[in-house]
Amino acid sequence: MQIHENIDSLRAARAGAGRVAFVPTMGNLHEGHIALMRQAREHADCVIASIFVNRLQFGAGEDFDRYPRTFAADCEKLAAAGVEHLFAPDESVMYPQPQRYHVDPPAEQVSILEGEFRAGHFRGVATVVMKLLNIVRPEVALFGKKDYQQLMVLSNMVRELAMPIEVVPGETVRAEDGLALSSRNGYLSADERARAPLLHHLLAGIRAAVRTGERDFARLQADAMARLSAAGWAPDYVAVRRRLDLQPPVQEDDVLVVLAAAKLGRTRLIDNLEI
Ligand SMILES: Nc1ncnc2c1ncn2[C@@H]1O[C@H](COP(=O)(O)OP(=O)(O)OP(=O)(O)O)[C@@H](O)[C@H]1O
Ligand SMILES: CC(C)(CO)[C@@H](O)C(=O)[O-]
Ligand code: BAL
Repeated sequence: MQIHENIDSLRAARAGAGRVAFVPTMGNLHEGHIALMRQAREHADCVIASIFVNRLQFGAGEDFDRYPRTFAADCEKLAAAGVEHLFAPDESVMYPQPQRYHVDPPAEQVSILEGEFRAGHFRGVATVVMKLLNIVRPEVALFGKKDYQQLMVLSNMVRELAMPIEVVPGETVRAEDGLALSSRNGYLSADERARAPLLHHLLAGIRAAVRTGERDFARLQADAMARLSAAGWAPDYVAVRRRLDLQPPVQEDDVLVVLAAAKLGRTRLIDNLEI
């Protein structure tokens, strides 16, 4: 695997690479990331990954400084997965001067779910992903469904701005006990890690109830929030939404997803299940 720390080097490699599939990450790689790399291989001659912990998408008081950085181990995993090129810029390459131009996702996205609790987050994500896509110029870009709203914001950005890129979603990879793999799981103490699958179990319960005809979403959401609180979590939201735009369902035949975010100790976890 070739590692490129600057844009010119990555672009020179990309020029002769044929059809490219791109998987952007923030590093600290786990099986969820590696599944995306393998899936990328099915779409292209060449897989390019990136590792960049993007300051722009972290709010004040969030975990930018302590976000896990495990570059050597990440490189071994990417090489073992057959990734050809890794773009690993530092901040002086991505942001040589304070970023003045931004991509602003629509208000109806930045005001709900993750957007409501992480002001500026999706602006930071959309801006860095636009910049990464302009640098790599892939035919295909892959994003995980674990970050469901991010996948939607970025799919819409690519479509509405007519970028010549196919966005491919990856299924969420989970631990055996149901917990969605996430770099932030590493923050959990042993006791918190043992309790963490509750988030997935509550979502699975809501999915089962809706599948058998339950339509009182407000009650399902409130029950799950109460159970999280009773188990010592601090929930931000549990929400049944339509997949189309993540707004509350209005019609009987809306296709749904249930999403949640909650803090366990200092660690904020998100998860979702398509219904
Ligand atoms: N469990 C998972 N299954 C599938 N894809 C995943 C999983 N976790 C993350 N991804 C995807 O990997 C890409 C890079 O994500 P990122 O580097 O932020 O990892 P993460 O584990 O989600 O970290 P974080 O703790 O910051 O949420 C994103 O497209 C994300 O949706
Ligand atoms: C897409 C992304 C790499 C942009 O920094 C990040 O939000 C992530 O890892 O999901
Ligand atoms: N959504 C993945 C990156 C982040 O939480 O900032």
